[in-house]
Amino acid sequence: MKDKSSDGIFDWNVTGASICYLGIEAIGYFFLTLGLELLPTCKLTPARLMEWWRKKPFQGDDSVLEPFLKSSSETSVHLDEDIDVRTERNRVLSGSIDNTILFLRNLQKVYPGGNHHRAKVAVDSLTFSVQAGECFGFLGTNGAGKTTTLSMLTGEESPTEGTAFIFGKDISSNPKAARRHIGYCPQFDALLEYLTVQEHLELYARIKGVSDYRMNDVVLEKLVEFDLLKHADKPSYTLTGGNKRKLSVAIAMIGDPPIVILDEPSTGMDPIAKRFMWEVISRLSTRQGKTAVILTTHSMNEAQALCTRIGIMVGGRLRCIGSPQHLKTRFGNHLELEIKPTEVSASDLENLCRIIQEMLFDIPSHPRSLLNDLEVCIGAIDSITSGNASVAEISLSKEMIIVVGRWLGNEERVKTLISSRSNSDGLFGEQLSEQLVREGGIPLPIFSEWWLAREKFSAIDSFILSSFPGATFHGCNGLSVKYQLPYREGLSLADVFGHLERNR
Ligand SMILES: Nc1ncnc2c1ncn2[C@@H]1O[C@H](COP(=O)(O)OP(=O)(O)OP(=O)(O)O)[C@@H](O)[C@H]1O
Repeated sequence: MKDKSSDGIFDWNVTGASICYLGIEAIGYFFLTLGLELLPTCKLTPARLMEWWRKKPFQGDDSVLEPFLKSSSETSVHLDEDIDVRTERNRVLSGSIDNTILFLRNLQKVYPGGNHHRAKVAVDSLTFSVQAGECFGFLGTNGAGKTTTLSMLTGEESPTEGTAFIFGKDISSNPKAARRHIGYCPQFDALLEYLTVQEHLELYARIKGVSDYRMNDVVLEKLVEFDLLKHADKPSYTLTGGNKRKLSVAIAMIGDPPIVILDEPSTGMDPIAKRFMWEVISRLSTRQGKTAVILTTHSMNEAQALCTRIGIMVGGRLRCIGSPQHLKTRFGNHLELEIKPTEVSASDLENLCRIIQEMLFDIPSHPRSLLNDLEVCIGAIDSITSGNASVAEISLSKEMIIVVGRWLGNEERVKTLISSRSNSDGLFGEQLSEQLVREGGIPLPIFSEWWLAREKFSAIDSFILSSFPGATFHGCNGLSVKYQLPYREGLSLADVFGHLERNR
């Protein structure tokens, strides 16, 4: 264009118009970004804009330092609300919350419905408080609303109704100030693949405002505390699931925030790593008393090990709240008894193998079909007649198992092995059934071990059922067996121990 016309480079029809357009756009987008950052993250409606204008979040924190508490009569209370939940609600709403660093006031979240689904009340009128040094555990099934509650506390989601206060800062009107006190470990590790463990900690320490001269100490302290020192220089994508989880929790705790929110912190960890993590969390909250921890879990064991108070959520509502002991005393209607018998002894096993072997070689008493089976199993008729086949070589077919069961006086027991129905006795019966179908036989020592284990467990079963009427079998994992004993008058824990001890 320059070659063919007399226009200058910055003339309107050369680059002038484009430069002006970009200039206006830059200013426009700057204010749009600013607006989106300051306005509530929920859908903008004229009513919400008006509400936001009234609250004016940019005016500073003073307007929200003293939260206004609704009177309890204004709140939506469910008629079937549990007494402890109601007491907690009334306590929080009446303002008797000394030493409380976080409280929720009728917090509610409704996800709007779409064309194909109805609106979903994920969290319904949640009211409770958490004190410094407390570890509060949320328990509940999938979809109970735990993660949504935490997301509202961390500002990821905005509440539909109600609000929560963190150090007196309202999470709805002043989410940034409220968030400043929180360390958060989300349910799914939010890590950057190519950053190393150390770089993650440094990055988050900087975001949280740790000063340069303390940076190395703070990062090193977390690496040591979470046993991540040997992985410090590994990029996060190479870490195991358990170590990723450790790093996520370490990130949440960096900068020593007074409130730490952990969404299922120990998911995917092996038992040792889990214990280790529990140790770190409890040291932080209950032992040092500095930090309030809020965690969600599916494990009652974890909640019991860590939490000073537990809230159980169902369908978005808090159904009970209290210390683990309080909940057990109020709602426990049974005792759980787990019995672990001694292992099958080598001498018993050897004896049984020998007895079965002798029975098998008692040739005259066998029908012809069984002899054929024996021949196939052991390989040579000579060894059958001489009776000196090694025990390990003998493999029992279906028919032989039935005969052996009859000899040993319990044909019913072996039927569970040979029936095609799935066998879930927990004593590796399922594997044996499969092996029987797959290979046509089970080695004698393995069958004998199963038989003796079943014998032990049957003896325990009849002892428990006759000693504690109303007891129910609650599963067997191959090493131990569980029963539920009815919790009633006249059957205290001491009675159960006494009875077991006398019959040990
Ligand atoms: N963005 C969303 N839009 C619509 N519904 C949602 C959304 N997020 C969650 N829900 C619904 O809200 C309910 C509560 O979900 P939430 O994730 O809080 O449960 P949870 O107790 O944390 O479950 P989990 O133990 O599986 O993590 C569920 O029924 C879920 O389907």
